[in-house]
Amino acid sequence: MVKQTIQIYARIKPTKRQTGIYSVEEENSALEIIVPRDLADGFVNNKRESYKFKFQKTFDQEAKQDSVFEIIAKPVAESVLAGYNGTIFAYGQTGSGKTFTITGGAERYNDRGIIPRTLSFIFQQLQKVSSHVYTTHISYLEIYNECGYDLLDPRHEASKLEDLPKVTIMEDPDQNIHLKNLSLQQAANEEEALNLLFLGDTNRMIAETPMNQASTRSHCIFTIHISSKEPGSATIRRSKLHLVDLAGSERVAKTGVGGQLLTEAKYINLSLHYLEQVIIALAEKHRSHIPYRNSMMTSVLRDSLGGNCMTTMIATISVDKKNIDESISTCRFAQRVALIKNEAVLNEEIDPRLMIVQLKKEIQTLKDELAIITGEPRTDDLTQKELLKLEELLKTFVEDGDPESMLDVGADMRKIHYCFKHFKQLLNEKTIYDTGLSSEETAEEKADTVSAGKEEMNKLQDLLQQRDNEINILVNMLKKEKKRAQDAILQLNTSDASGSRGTETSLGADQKSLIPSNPKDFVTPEKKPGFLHRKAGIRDMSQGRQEAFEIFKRDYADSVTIEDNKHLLKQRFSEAKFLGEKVNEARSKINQLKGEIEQRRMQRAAQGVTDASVNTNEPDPVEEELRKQIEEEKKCYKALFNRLKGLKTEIEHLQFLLEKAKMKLQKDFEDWWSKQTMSLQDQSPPANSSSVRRVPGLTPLNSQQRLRSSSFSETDQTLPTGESSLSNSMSSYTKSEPAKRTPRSVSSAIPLTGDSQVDADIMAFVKARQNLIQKKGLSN
Ligand SMILES: Nc1ncnc2c1ncn2[C@@H]1O[C@H](COP(=O)(O)OP(=O)(O)OP(=O)(O)O)[C@@H](O)[C@H]1O
Repeated sequence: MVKQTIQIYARIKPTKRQTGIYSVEEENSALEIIVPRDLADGFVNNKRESYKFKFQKTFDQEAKQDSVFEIIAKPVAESVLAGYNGTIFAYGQTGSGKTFTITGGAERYNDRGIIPRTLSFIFQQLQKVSSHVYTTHISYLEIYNECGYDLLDPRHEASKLEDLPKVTIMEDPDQNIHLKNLSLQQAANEEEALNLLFLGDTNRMIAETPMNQASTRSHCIFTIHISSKEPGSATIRRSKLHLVDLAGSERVAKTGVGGQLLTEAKYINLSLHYLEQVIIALAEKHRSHIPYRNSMMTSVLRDSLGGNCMTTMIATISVDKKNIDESISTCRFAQRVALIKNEAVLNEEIDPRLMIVQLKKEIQTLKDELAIITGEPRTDDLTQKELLKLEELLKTFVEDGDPESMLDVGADMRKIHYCFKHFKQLLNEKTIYDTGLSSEETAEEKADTVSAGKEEMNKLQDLLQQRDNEINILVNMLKKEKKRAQDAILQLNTSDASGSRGTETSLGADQKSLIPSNPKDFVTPEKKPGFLHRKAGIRDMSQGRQEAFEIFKRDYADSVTIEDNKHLLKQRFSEAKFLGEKVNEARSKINQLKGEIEQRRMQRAAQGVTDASVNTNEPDPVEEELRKQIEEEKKCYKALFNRLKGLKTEIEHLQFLLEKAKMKLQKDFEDWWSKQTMSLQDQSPPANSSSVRRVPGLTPLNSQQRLRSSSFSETDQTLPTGESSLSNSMSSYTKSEPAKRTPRSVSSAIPLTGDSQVDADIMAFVKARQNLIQKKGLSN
């Protein structure tokens, strides 16, 4: 932006007479007008004899047209070529040399005025510049009686001025002035432009009559419009240079005209009056309203006066004595004009048509480049073949169980959009989604998926807890049994000491429970839940037999191994749970990183479309970093996954071992139990043996009970502890075996005292009782 006050220059019209009314101070750029004594009375200011006015320069009478052009017009023309608006207007009374200065004299070539010289200069400059393309247009407006006429209208010659279409002022919302019916004639060179000047001047003269000199009564604005742009650029610079020849500024009263001429004079003076008002308003500070609209001339020159323009005024002065008052008036007007500040800006605008053409061209270039890279011509829509190929890719991606698998469709936004659309469809159609998900799980081993693993883990933990409970119950029972055994021994000893033998009724309730008629009928009425009852073959195990089983189990050689395995299994479950969580975390992290990469790619692709400086073919450091992170996470995921897999195998194996050991324990127990029963049967003493003590309170066994009965021998009072005894037992064990054997006397896991004499008595009593019962049963 260039801020500048309107530049004012004075030009003195040559005169042959010696006036002596003015002096020019070159140093101070001042013009002094001296009022002659004979004119001083009643004149402008009778108290003063001289008036000093400051100008940028005063061109005295001998000043030539070329120097006027060089100093006044050339700088303005240069600004216009640079893209700024410019105005040069001549103001002065009739015959003071306005037309001569602006257009020039008609007689000599050297008298050419500012317009032809400026045209010549501009076209010379345009020829020198090859970096820009310039277009030049000319318009020539005449304002006469507040009406605008196009001096370049070819109908001028054949029509009266009144019949010609009038140039009217239009204002857009941004308060820019547009002149309707004013033609803009293109001038490709100096000659064409000069022809237009000549045409306009000719048309102006046609309206003149001896009584009505149009040049005196009208304002003329010759405008050179220049537009320039760099080849390939959509930015256009538009500037214009108004070269204005105003009507004579003399006052009507002085002219002494009447009729039509008076009317014209009024109009002319009115418009100059409005021009003066505008200039006064602009010179005042804080004046918000400038009356541009009052006249056509001020409206047209709106930009030139206090607007976006570099404006220069030439005050033409006639120094004849009779014109001294008008000369002073002209100079005063110029002083006011000099106060007006203009702000000239570069008039650049984007040509939307050129912008569209440029963008279309760029799109085509990009399409061509893309076609070269992809080997396929780019169309607006994806082809059927491309769509099918994409769907195949998507299907493979969805069904691929590998969490590392990637969907790569390149940087084609149409394909990326289609993928999103397709995924949305898949999500909406839940069945398809579920199918896709399950197939993914199958490929990766269903059992290895974290959700399945968790479920399995929970089940196993429940089982473990259940078994722990069972163990606790059994331990408690064992303690109870031991206590009862001790109590029974105590009771037996007491009975012995009191001599009460052979009476069943003399035994207390506790003792009765210690001598079961059948292992099934063992003392405690409690039913035990859990492991023992779940296993086939021991569902019907009686409380007594259960207790025997507990004792057997306690001393069982493999029980330590079983316990160790249980403990290990528990540990492995905890580890598996921990690993499962870690695997889940790693998987989530990988998915999150994949999402970030996809997002990044989308962003880059979008940037590539909007920002030409972004090259999407170049590797993206952010994406590289994300890929590295994914690789790390994958390594971690793989390690965890493999560990979890190994752990699962180990857990399954441990479970199998436990199950197997328990089965073996049970079988060994059953075998041992029947072996003990058999042995007890074989060793039963004679019915009347004195060593047998009868246990009171026993009830006869029914046939079924007898079939299931078993016994303890003295030698087998302790439970088997060695592998060999177990394996021996195993070899003779069958589930139905007890039923095949000959029924014998019944006993149970009778706790013995450790005293051989007492124990022998106990056992003799039990066997004797059994014999009696058997005999009795048979006789019955
Ligand atoms: N500097 C000059 N050198 C030589 N002749 C001049 C000069 N200035 C004006 N003249 C002559 O003076 C006469 C009147 O000049 P001009 O027509 O330019 O006045 P004007 O101000 O344009 O008058 P109008 O207002 O009537 O148009 C013309 O014949 C012109 O050639």
